[in-house]
Amino acid sequence: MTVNCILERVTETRSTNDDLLERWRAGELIDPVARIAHKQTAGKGRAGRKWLANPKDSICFSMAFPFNRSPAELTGLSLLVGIAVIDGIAKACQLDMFQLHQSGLRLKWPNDLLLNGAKLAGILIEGGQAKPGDPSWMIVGVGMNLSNANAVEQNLSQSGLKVGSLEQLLRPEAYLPDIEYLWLTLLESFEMHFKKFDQFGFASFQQDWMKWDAFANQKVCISGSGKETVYGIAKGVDTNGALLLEQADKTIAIYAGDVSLRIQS
Ligand SMILES: O=C(O)CCCC[C@@H]1SC[C@@H]2NC(=O)N[C@@H]21
Repeated sequence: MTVNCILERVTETRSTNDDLLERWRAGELIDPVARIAHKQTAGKGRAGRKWLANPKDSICFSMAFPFNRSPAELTGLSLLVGIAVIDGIAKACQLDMFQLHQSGLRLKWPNDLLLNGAKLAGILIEGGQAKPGDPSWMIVGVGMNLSNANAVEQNLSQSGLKVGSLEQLLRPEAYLPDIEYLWLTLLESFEMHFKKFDQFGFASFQQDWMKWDAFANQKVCISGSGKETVYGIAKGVDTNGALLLEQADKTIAIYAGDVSLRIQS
């Protein structure tokens, strides 16, 4: 396994994303860094939510990576991270993509990993470009449930999803990998995918993402941040990672932001 970024392991911190964000804002980031915390005391989720995680049963880490693209060209990044997490899980757990797909692993646009509809992992991406011409430093944070034993149920009440875990995914044949090995394998996958994404953009991952689409051809609604709720049939994503929503007379593209996607009831 080859991981090139700087590795930081801490026992406790408020949020691994905030730690790296502060350094980016202070202009202190020079090389890619990955930071893992045994415990986060103020872990953050998307849309201002908290990310509560039991240290025994979850893995929480962030990676800061400089992209040579402007933030506007990084719209598909959260989707790409989902693909990279699946690839990392496959390698760390020695499962192939077919087995993972059969087990019910899916991606929920724009950035959740679901296991038969329950949330296995969440992704929070922050950062940006200090000034035009600079690299875009993106802080990619991942929280993954390893086991359901002491799962923190508050996360599910906030997101409306049940808690899923890696242990459930692997049961009954396989065992959970060692956390350090899992982390390094995920980082190796991130580095590989980030480099390819930086070079070719999301278009080269579009078809791959669609294979894991949790809501393909289902009636969904999108709501969030004061915007009007929109309804339609989910038709995958475009080459920028925008969700395509088929409506009566047209297909619209929805860009990720503080929006939430739900099955229409
Ligand atoms: O599902 C979500 O809303 C995203 C959750 C992201 C949680 C991770 S845990 C590591 C990193 N540090 C944080 O404060 N949040 C992310």
